[in-house]
Amino acid sequence: MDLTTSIPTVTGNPAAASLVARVENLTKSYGAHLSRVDALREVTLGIRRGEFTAVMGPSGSGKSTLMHIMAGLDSPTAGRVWLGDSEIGSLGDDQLTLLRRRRVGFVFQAFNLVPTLDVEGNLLLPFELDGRTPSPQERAWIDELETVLGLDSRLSHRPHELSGGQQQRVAIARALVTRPELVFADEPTGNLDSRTGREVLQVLQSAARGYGQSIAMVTHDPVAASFADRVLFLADGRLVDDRSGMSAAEIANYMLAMDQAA
Ligand SMILES: Nc1ncnc2c1ncn2[C@@H]1O[C@H](COP(=O)(O)OP(=O)(O)OP(=O)(O)O)[C@@H](O)[C@H]1O
Repeated sequence: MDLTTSIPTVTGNPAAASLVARVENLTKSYGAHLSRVDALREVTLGIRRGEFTAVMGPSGSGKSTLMHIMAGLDSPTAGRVWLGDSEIGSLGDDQLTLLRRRRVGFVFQAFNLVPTLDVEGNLLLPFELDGRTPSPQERAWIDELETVLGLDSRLSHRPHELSGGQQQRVAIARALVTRPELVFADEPTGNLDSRTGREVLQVLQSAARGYGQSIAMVTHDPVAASFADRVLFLADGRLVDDRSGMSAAEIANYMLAMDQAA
């Protein structure tokens, strides 16, 4: 298996227009001198608009670091990062806050719902944080998400009154309410049993296929990654492969080969 497939650079490439986010020669190091850790080494890649992309790799390969930098939560040591046409490195703190609030959505393993708010309150939170109420079109979209995600009968319930799968569906709906350019999902099924996890992955897959929602998901789980249109493999801080249409078994075998090559 060739783990060193070269990845085409997106610089000056018309295909860059179809990318919702991209990084070029992205390097991230923590610490200095003997304690220095190179979490990412000259990574160049793009996340395609309207696709569900999984980012996989062994523990410590740099998946979370990549996601945090792409989402504007952390800064690169070197290299460039774009969300759409905006180069993140050129934004000030206030602009970065607005970018995170308006242009990206987040789904975490731990759901991260506000425990004192009911489902409806959690779904309206992104608007509240932005200091506004939803427009009629946005209200219609929230209603649609509530229906599609089966939350209609749970709107006045608080998170602790919901199952794990329901809580994650609320978190997904909350990530989608502002129609962000890109949703980042970090091990979104990590706290769920496998059946519930599959339901949640189907929701993410439908958001990409049905609504053209761009999604980037970090996962260890080959079954989770098999729901994605495309899988990016990281190893030791580098992008080592970029595949589409892989089955869970193929992904599991690939990960095994990576472990053996390490
Ligand atoms: N704040 C930090 N300070 C120092 N080292 C860090 C920090 N964050 C990450 N690292 C190191 O960077 C490397 C990549 O970490 P990262 O969390 O991105 O990997 P990962 O692929 O997401 O791992 P996992 O699958 O275990 O979550 C690891 O060696 C990690 O120890």
